[in-house]
Amino acid sequence: MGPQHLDRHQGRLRVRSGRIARRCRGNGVGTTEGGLTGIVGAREAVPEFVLLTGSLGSGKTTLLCDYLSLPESADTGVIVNEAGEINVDGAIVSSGRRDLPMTLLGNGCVCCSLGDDLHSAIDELLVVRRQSGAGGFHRIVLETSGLAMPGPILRSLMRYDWAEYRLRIVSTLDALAPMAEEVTFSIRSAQLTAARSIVFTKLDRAGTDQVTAAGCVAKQFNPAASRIVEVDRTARARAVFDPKYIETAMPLSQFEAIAATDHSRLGVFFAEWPTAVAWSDLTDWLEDLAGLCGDRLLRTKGLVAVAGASRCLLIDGVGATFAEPRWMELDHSTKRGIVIIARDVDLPELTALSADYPEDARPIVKSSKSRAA
Ligand SMILES: Nc1nc2c(ncn2[C@@H]2O[C@H](COP(=O)(O)OP(=O)(O)OP(=O)(O)O)[C@@H](O)[C@H]2O)c(=O)[nH]1
Repeated sequence: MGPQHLDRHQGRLRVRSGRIARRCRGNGVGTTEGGLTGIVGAREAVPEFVLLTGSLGSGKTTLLCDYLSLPESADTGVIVNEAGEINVDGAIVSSGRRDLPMTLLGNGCVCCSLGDDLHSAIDELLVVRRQSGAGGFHRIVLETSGLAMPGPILRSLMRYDWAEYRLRIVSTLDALAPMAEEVTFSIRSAQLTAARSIVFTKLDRAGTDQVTAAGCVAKQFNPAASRIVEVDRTARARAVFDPKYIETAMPLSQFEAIAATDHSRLGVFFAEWPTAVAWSDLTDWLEDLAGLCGDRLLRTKGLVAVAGASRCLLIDGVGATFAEPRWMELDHSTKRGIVIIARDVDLPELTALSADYPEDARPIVKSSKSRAA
């Protein structure tokens, strides 16, 4: 959706879909602080759906196989998607694991051919598991094709009836080849910025300079993600999939310290409201942001004080898809605001977006470049 889809309404920009507001209001945000759960978020003992993404050949299958070799992976279900005609990855993952609960998602790259296929694959996995009498999964891992954009997959997953699973996105990053080529830039940037954790692979073959360079790339694309840098492959697999190792706190305080990104096409911005913002103004602004940026919007994450509420809302979006906001109990010293990571967007565009909002509902938007300047 581009700027042409915005229309003027009551003196301010609005996106027609009303997508965010509908989803949130339906869950009582703005009227009550209770009962909200986000599908992106962390909670112990809740089964997980892990979306394993990362560029072609960056080590997704290897990482998954390493994990499936560990005893603690026993209650894991797997869905493998491959863009090619034959599902090589599926064959590798299932090789030597006859009892592995796994479904294959053929038909090309999952993000382009979603239809009902992904939902059917999940259904199939769950039905077979139920019939086996083995009890529920602790986690389901979807290994996407290296060409998959996470946004459409996430949107499809959010349409699925998840009673109990929470979603986590993990992206592999090849330490030997971390830089995105022009042709894969938009895919790579979407994968890395969507991730809650970025896992460095091929560290056994990478020199110190390469690891440092990969670290810079990870930070540049997604300063908010946790970085898993483990040379030992078993330790790496554990760090990725075992909840004991997974960070639960969002390090928002780090966002203020984000160094200027030197990638010419990537921007990291910070939007801060001068005071607690009305719920309707917040959702309007987020919708306007999604409408303005379209697929250039890669990641939105932050904590916002909402007028009339004692707690803060966790805002968590990948592309233009937003998880249900979750209330967070925070002390007053915790920084409030929203970090926006976008491709080919500049500060004046974002500043103009807010111009028609009343002063108390208008966020001040800064770019990490201008902050560092
Ligand atoms: N030395 C080394 N090789 C690795 C590591 N991880 C992956 N590889 C190798 O890198 C190649 C690609 O790894 P895969 O796991 O197939 O990568 P992928 O991301 O699943 O690939 P696609 O599904 O084609 O996107 C294989 O030859 C792996 O053996 C690692 O940590 N160290």
